[in-house]
Order: sequence, then C-alpha cells, then structure tokens
Amino acid sequence: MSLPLTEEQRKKIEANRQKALARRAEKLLAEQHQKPAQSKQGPSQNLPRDPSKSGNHGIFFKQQNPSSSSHGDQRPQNPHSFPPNTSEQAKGMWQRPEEMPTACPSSRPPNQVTVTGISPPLANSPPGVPSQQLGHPQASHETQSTPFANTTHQPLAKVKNFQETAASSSGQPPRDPELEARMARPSTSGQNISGSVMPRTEGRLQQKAGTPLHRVAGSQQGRCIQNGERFQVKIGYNEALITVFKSLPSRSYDPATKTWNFSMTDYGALMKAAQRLPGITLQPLEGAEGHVESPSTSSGIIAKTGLPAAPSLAFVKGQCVLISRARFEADIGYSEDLIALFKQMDSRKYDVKTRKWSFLLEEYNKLMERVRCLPQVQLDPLPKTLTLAFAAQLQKTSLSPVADIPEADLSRVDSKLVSSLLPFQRAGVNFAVAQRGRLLLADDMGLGKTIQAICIAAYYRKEWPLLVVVPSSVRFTWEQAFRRWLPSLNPVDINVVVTGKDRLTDGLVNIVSFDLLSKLEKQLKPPFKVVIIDESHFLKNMKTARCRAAVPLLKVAKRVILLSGTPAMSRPAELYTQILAVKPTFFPQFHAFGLRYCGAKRQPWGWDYSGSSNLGELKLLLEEAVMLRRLKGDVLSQLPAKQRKMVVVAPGQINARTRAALDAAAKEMTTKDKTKQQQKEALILFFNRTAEAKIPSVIEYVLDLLESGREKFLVFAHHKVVLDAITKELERKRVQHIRIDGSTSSADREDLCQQFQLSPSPAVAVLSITAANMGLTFSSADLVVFGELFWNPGVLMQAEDRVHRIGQLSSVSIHYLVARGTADDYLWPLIQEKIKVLGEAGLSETNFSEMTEATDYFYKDSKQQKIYDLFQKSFEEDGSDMELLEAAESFDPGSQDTGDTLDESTLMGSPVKKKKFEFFDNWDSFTSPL
Ligand SMILES: Nc1ncnc2c1ncn2[C@@H]1O[C@H](COP(=O)(O)OP(=O)(O)OP(=O)(O)O)[C@@H](O)[C@H]1O
Repeated sequence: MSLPLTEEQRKKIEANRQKALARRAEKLLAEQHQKPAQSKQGPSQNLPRDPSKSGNHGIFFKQQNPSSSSHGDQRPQNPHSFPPNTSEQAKGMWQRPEEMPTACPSSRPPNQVTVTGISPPLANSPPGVPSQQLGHPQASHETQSTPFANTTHQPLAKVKNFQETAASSSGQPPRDPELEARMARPSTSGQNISGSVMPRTEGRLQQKAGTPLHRVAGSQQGRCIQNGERFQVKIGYNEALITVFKSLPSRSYDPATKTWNFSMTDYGALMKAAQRLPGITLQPLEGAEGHVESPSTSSGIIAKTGLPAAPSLAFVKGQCVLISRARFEADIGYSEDLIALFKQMDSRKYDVKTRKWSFLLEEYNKLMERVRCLPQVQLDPLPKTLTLAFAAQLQKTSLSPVADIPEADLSRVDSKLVSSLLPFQRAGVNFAVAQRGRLLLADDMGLGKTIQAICIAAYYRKEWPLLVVVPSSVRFTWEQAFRRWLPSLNPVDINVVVTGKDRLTDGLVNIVSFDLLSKLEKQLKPPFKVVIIDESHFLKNMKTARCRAAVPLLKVAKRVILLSGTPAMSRPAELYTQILAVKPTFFPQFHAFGLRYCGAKRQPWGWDYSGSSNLGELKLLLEEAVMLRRLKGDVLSQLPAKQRKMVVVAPGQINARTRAALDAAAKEMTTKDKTKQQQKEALILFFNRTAEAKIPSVIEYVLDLLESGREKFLVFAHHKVVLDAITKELERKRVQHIRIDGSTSSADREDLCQQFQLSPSPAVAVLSITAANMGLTFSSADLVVFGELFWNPGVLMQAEDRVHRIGQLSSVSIHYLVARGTADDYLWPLIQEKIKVLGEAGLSETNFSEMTEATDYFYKDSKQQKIYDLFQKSFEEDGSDMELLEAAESFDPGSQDTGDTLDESTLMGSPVKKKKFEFFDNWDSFTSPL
C-alpha cells in the first residue's frame, strides 16, 4: 500500500507535469517549423490553409497594419480618403497585380519581387508584427526581397493560433469587429475553427480555451536590448525559446556573446511567442512595449477563421511635418510600400534616432502625389499655410538655410534715428520691410523694440496717421520716444489720448492705451493703415474687450507692427490672436491652429487647446513669415552694459486733491518773502506729495512688468509710504517679494538677498534707495526700476549696481519712473546735470540724457526755473540730505491734512495671472534650420 502523497510531493509532480506540458508544446512547434509542408497537410484542420491551393495564384496585395500609425487609432477612420477603386483592398480583399489600380505609377521599386503563388501565413508582415510600426529601414529592405515567401513563420503562426485562441475567447473584444467580419470568409475546408478545437497532437494542450498556461516554477528571465538597428535577447538557455528564435527569419547567432539577435521586423512575433512560453519572462525593449499587439488583433482573426494568413492589410496614417526651412518629415508608421516609395526620393534621409524619413521640400509635391496612389496609406499633407509660406523652397527657388533679407531703403526716415540703430535693430527693420510692414517683433526685453517700431512706422510714413496702442503706464514714454527719434515730426502732431472724451484721430501719431481703445472703438472708422501694438501679448485672450477692439482693426490695417518680449507665456494658443493680427489668412479659424499646434484634445466638455504640438514647425513658420525674435545673449556684444530708460508715468493718475496739494507746495516754494527755512519746508512737502502722487503709477508699472513676464527685478523707492504701498500690493497679488529698508537688520539683509537670488520663480525686491543701495548683490535680476527719483546721482548709480556687478552676464535695464507736474520735473534734470558734471570730470562714465528719451523733458519757464534753482541750491548745501531723508521717513500721508488716503481702487487691479514663463523659454531648443 502506497502512502498518500505529501503536499510538497504533489506540488512537485504538478510542476513537472507543467514542465512536460510545456516541453511538448515546444516540440510540437519545432516539428511544425521543420516540416511546414507536412503540417499544412497534416491532421490538424486548424492550420492555415495552403494558399497555393486556394486559387490565389498571382496574388499581390498591399500590406496593412492596423496598428502601425503613430497616431493612435490607425484604422481607416475616413473611408473617403480611399480611392474608390481600391475599396476592395481596403476591405482586405486580395488582388491580382493586373487588378491593381493603374492610374498611379507603381510605388514598388524595380528590384522588388512580387512573389506569386505563395502567401504564407506570417510571411514578412505578420499581422501584429509590431516592428512594422517602427519604420525601420532594414525591415523594409529585408521584406522587399521576399515579400511573402518566408514560410518559416508558420510555426509562429501556430503558436499564435494556440495562444490567441485562448485569449480571444477570454472575453477580449476583437480590436475591429468590422474588419474581422470582412476577413472571416469561410475556409475552404469548411472547418470553423474555434478555440475549443485543438490539434490532436497537442494532447494535454487541448485545454479549454481561455485556460491560461501555468507558469512553471523556476521561471527564466531575460531581456531585449537594442543594438543599432537590431535587437539582442539576453537570456539563459531554453529549448523552447531557441525553437522560436530559429523560426524567425532575421535570426542571427553571435557565438562570441552566445546571444541571438534579430531585426526589428521580428520583434513583435518574438515577444508574443515568448509571452506564451511557460516560465519565460522577457523584458521588452525600452519604449517598445506598445508594439506587441494584443492577441485579439488581426492575427487572432486568422487563427479563428483558419484563413491562409494573409500578409497584413494594414492602414497607416500619419502626417507631414516641417523640420527645417528646407526639409519636411513623414511622421507615419511602417508600410512596406511607403518605404519603397520613400526610397525613390533623391533627397531622402533616414533619422536612425527618430526612425523617420525626411525629404527636401522641393520633392514634397512629387512625394505627395505618389503617396496618394497607396490606398493603405494616409499621409496628411503640410497645412496649406506652410506650403504658401515656404513656396520658394517648394519650388526650389530658395534652399538657403536662412532667409535672405534685403536691405531696406531708409533714406526717407530721419537720419538721427537710422544712424542710431544698432546692427541687429537695422536687421529687424529690414525683416519688417521684407514682411511688408506686418510682423511680430518679439525681441527680448530691453533690446530697443521701440526704436525699431518707430523706424518701421516711419518707413511707411506716407500711409499715416499712425495708431500706437500701448499699456497705459507707458503712453508718455512713447510720446517721448517719438520726439526723440523723429525730430522731423512736429510735437503738436503727437496726440496722446488720455480720456474717453479725447479724439483718437487728432494727431498724425495717436497714442492710446488698450483700455481706452476699446472705449473709442467707434472712432476707428476709417481704419488706420499703420498700427503699432506695444506688449501685444495683452491681446492673447480673444474674449477680452481689448482684443475684440484691436483684432478687427489689425486685420484691415495695411501695416501691423506688434511688439512683445513675451508673445506667449505658457502655451502656443496664446500666440493665435497675434498671428491672426499679422497674417489673417494663415489660420482664419482657431480650431485648425489648435489641432496642429495646441495638441487639441476633445473632452466631454468641448475641445482642450491648452497643450502644444509640432512646436518645431510652428517656430519655423513664425520665423519665416511672422516673427522676429532675438535674445539678449544673441546680441550682447552690441548692447551697452547698462540701458537706462525714462518712463514718463501718467499724470492722469494723480487725483485732484493730491494735485491741489502739489500745486500748493510748488506755490509755497516760489512765493516771495519766504525765509530760507520756509522754502525748504515747502520743498520737503513738495517732495513728499510727489511720493504720494506717484504711488498708483508705480504700482501699475510694477504689475505691468509682471504681466509682461518679467520674472525678477528690483524696485527702489525712497519714501516709506511708497515702499509700504508696493509691498502691500505684491502681498495682495501673492507675488513673491522681499523688502529691505532702514529697519532691516544686517543679518536679515543677507538672508533676504539670498532668498531673492535663489528664488526660481518670479520675485520682486522692494528696496529703499538710501538703505539698500550698497553691499548687496542681486545679480540674478537684470532690471532695476526706480519708482522714485533721488537727487544724488551717486546714490542712484550705487543702487543700479546691485544688479550690474560681477556675476551679471546680461545687459542691465534701468527704468526711471518720472511723473510730470511733480518734483520729478526738477529732480530729473538736476540728476542729469550733476551726472554731466561728473562725466566731464571723468568721474562718471554715463550720461543720462544720452541714454534716455528725456532730452526735452524739462521745459523751463520762469517759475520752473525758480523751483529748479531752489532744488539745486537745497541739495547742494550741507545737511540738506539729512533733513530730506528725515522728512521722507517721517512722512505719513494720513497725518497730512489732504484727506488723501490711498484708495485701492485707484491702484492697478489687473491680476498677475501667469508667472512661469515656459513656452518661449524653450523656444531655442526647438528644431532649428538645418
Ligand atoms: N539704438 C539705440 N540707441 C540709443 N538708445 C537705445 C537704442 N536702442 C534702445 N535704446 C534704449 O534702450 C532702452 C530700452 O529700449 P526699449 O524700451 O525700446 O526696449 P524694449 O525692447 O521695448 O524693452 P521692453 O520689452 O522692456 O519694453 C531705451 O531707453 C531706449 O531708448
């Protein structure tokens, strides 16, 4: 009597049984591999029928691979894209060569062999062999020579039959039931092959469909490794696996490394076979997981129907993408015919890294014409806009990697302006003229977009009146710039629109803010022919009133000069309105633009355009026909180390009570019979009132800078009340900032300074002119804003040098905010005068008046002269500084009897929406012309 088996023994026996089972399966595979002919005629009715007996002589059909496109669902989504006479092919019907459409020249290269009479099941393109998706040149090469002849795939097909039967009956829906139904013609044997009918020879393998094979204990693990255009399998010895290896046509054994390697054409087949071998775990190639089809795909269909496995009737879909000024790429999955066609192109190039083919644009039309003759291929053309923009390259009239831009004739423009243009600015004007006065000038901040825009506009002076739309904080700066650069323009012809009651067309040059423009929309008829839009990214949102007012105006204008250092802060969608303004015909509908460049996705709630796609191509298109962008680093050698700019801030923002208080203080200073002390007190009051009056303008300017994408900058002010107001506003808007004033301890100063220096996100350093003008390094910023002026230029320059110091790699921009009708009227010329003197004495290397638009800022009438003299005298006397400093520190507007408290509603309220600047940060990492 035998003892009952222990649990352990039972397990061991079961494991052995499974092993034997597996061995037998592999043996069967091997036998079938070695005797394909017999197996076809053997007892199993499940095996693929011999096509030579099926009346399919002279078969020639195109390869399809339902999963070969790189665009998701690769099944023919648009039946209309097929030529009608090829619909049979699209349905998976086999065709004789003589039945092939003859309208198109054969896309097969002359050396391609069409094997007749043989249609082995998994010949060169087994359905589901994923390597075909990879567009591998070698794959195409190999498969061309013996398109359908390799019968050694049959055992693999058998493996598939066995495996896929299980999978397909395990509840997985077929990938394309329609296609499956079309293909499932009755087999000649009349045998309906279902998962439950298995070859008798498989013995125990005749398990019920859906019953998975058990993995045996002690499983073997290996991995696939890419090796150039082939891949290698690293795994220990396994008989069944070797059998599979030997069944693959591209196999090669390297005795040195004792490893097998294969062409990518066999990757999918191998992985599938390996997946089903008990005890074998093969780690796929990195990034190639998706290339192994699920067992329910077309190969599974063959297993079920018992049809002679046909070469796959794959449908490949893709698109053309521009990759340089001269070349385009076919972004599409593998198709043998397509590769054959590609190889006929003289300018073809294959990129091993991306596995994509590219061609010169001059071959574009030829290629597209021929691709149209491949019914299983849908290669979407380049957008029409691109073919128009690159027409010269398509017609082979220009293949230069950079656009040739002719020198514009600027003889009609003021010579003062023309002679001041830096070389890159001159190139900018040339580009604009070459674009017939329609462009987006997207130079980095501080590169002098203003001087270029004025020059471009002046080139079209005959077409004026000119409209200049700007953020309200810089209206007067623009006025000054016109005065400075176009001396031929009579100042009375410059019309700065300040209120909704002003006329928009009063001047030859009309300067208006975005917000007023939308209010004065009705006055835009007849339309302006020449328009400048400063900070054109303000138009990025089509839904805003400013955009609705500006875009129609720009579409009909003859010349459109858009200026922005940050045309898009985060995504390509933000560029749309600006492109529309410059080139209204390019993408008249946003959706087309969104599909191509915004990675548009359909969501349950509608389309999502917040992504990005084909950015390299977008960059090329913009550079060719819309935009010019230079970064500071590109032109650094042409830039001065410091660029100063006087920003005339809006007097309209000084409210009536503050204005009255200012006027009263000014009157005090000029009233006769005042003692020296009384005059000084009046001067201090004037200075303090100025601080108070400037607060809304300073805040508006700072917020405009943030909205324009300025990430890190310093704001200097003198009065505590101004510093308080700025920090309060930054807190309100949740903008990161630090503050250093007289009350900050030395230890804290260093910490705060470090915080600012290391901050990766936008940050503002709010600093006291007198308490933070030395000993601190803020070299991570390249912009300094002076919200207030200070009478001592030495102190200002020291403050400027917080950013302009060792560690600073860029040219530094300095903006001085100057308010008309305030103490600034006197302080600014005073500062310039002092610097001039210092310069003459060799003590200062810079001259403010040469660096700014302020040359004619100061209008000296007798009263102003008197005040100016008083300022000059007071600040030159010993001790005045101290008095003023103390007075400033103790100044509290609430305690003065003006009744003026800071009303938050008067402060600029535009929220700082977007701080991170990503899209254009990466601009230069996109494809650049070859
Ligand atoms: N060729 C030049 N000659 C003299 N000064 C110049 C020249 N180009 C620019 N500047 C000065 O450089 C400063 C910055 O120029 P501008 O304000 O036009 O730059 P921007 O590109 O518009 O910058 P942002 O984007 O910050 O507005 C101004 O003070 C301007 O006068």
